[in-house]
Amino acid sequence: MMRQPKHVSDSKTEQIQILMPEHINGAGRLFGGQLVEWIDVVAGVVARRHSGCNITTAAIDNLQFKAGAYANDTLVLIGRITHVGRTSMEVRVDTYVEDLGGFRRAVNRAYLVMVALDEKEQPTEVPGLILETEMERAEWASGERRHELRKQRRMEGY
Ligand SMILES: CCCCCCCCCCCCCCCC(=O)SCCNC(=O)CCNC(=O)[C@H](O)C(C)(C)COP(=O)(O)OP(=O)(O)OC[C@H]1O[C@@H](n2cnc3c(N)ncnc32)[C@H](O)[C@@H]1OP(=O)(O)O
Repeated sequence: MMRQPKHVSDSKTEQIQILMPEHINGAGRLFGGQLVEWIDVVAGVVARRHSGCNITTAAIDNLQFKAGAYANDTLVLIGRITHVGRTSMEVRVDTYVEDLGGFRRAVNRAYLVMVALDEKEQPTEVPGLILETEMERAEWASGERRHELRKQRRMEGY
């Protein structure tokens, strides 16, 4: 059954963390594994909101640590859906450190592929995506290329 398409804004998700001592690694910076866990949760919520289904992470396609974050920083994670296939959704998660003046410094960008699952845990069709802005259309076009590239890589056993 064809499902009603949704807007990018319908599933946009924001998570805030204040960095505590338990999030910091031996070098005094935010532990990357902790950040990946938060990123995965944000992407999971975006995918659940878009699909209305349980989801699983199929791939973390790209993960770039751009700058460090430190104890007591305010961390802002923003997840947006960028592309949908038949059963998969690509989610981009941007992470920033927000200073006391509200300025946000980018510390990480990640793209994840989430797959919607039916009650038998099998991949199931997801709603289409309504693109409204130039940025959303540009992300979709690059997402389309990445989707094809991933398929190609899987066929090659990469
Ligand atoms: C103090 C703190 C300490 C912290 C310490 C560190 C912690 C650091 C935490 C890190 C956190 C990490 C993130 C964990 C994330 C989970 O924990 S989620 C649980 C783990 N993930 C799983 O179990 C998924 C396992 N995989 C599967 O179940 C199946 O491969 C899948 C994903 C359901 C796909 O099933 P399939 O039979 O391949 O189905 P198929 O119809 O061929 O493909 C379905 C769709 O998936 C896409 N797809 C399939 N495989 C792939 C792939 N490899 N790539 C991209 N797309 C794919 C296909 O293109 C297709 O898309 P559409 O063309 O339909 O749009």
